[in-house]
Amino acid sequence: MSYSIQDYEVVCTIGTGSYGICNKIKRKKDGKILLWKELDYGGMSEKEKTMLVSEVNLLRELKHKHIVRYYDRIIDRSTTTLYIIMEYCEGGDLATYINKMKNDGKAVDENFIWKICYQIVLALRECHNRHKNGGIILHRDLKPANVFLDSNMDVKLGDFGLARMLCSETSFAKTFVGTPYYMSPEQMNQMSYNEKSDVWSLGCLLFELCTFRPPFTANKQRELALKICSGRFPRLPTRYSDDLNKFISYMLQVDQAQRPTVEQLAVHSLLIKHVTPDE
Ligand SMILES: CN(C)CCCNS(=O)(=O)c1cccc(Nc2nc(OCC3CCCCC3)c3[nH]cnc3n2)c1
Repeated sequence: MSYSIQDYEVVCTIGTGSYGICNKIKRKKDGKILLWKELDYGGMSEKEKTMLVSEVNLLRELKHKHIVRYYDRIIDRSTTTLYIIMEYCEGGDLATYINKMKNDGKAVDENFIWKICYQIVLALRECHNRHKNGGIILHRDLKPANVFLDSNMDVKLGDFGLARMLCSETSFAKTFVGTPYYMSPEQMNQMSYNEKSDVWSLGCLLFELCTFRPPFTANKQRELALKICSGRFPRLPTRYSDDLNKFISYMLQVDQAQRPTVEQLAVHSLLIKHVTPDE
């Protein structure tokens, strides 16, 4: 059953992403709290609109406990606006969480980091397996701002390619907006983005959860590229175990062949030892 925007009431505006406004909404029929992201497709070519439709259809198929659930899409032709209705994550995003912990002078508990790691690995495995089953993989820009938390502080991986859904020229602009701290060595060498690039980004994200900064930082892109391709980064603060340090180093291997797949991570003894499989 497809709804219209009259079936929802706007609770508040959460913010604006690179694609448009993000509102917290309430479904009138049952009061369910959801969220919609608005995309103005007015400036899009026919090709871009076709791509948008296929990407939204892919979002609809991604059903997993650790992936933000897509509910519906509504097209308002009068304002050339596409509304993508999705699950609202009460805990906000990891970028906000990291900033708060940093400002409060608190360290993130190691058990929470293992849980976040495990749940993102499960979400990525779902995406990568879908790729194997012939589905087009959605471009994942894995970074703290795209990892959300629900009311139990469990992970909901979100914002697949949404930002990229905007017209192609802006995605060009998007690629060069902000410093690509999480860019993998292969991407720095203009090789293709692949599933092992997600593993690299996950390593960077976990490192940042421990230290409140990315493993590789620099003021200039050239310097950053050299650091990333060197693969040298500081050991975690001593409050974190050798297991965690080893596991993150395992993901941050410059040579993709050495770097594990998400499948290998999911069954790795170091991870299983530290999490209670919720599957
Ligand atoms: C970019 N961020 C640092 C801004 C603050 C980010 N946290 S927040 O906005 O305050 C906040 C507080 C409480 C709950 C939620 N829940 C939530 N947020 C989403 O996206 C946030 C949106 C992403 C694009 C930029 C604007 C914000 C969701 N997408 C799918 N489900 C979502 N659930 C968010």
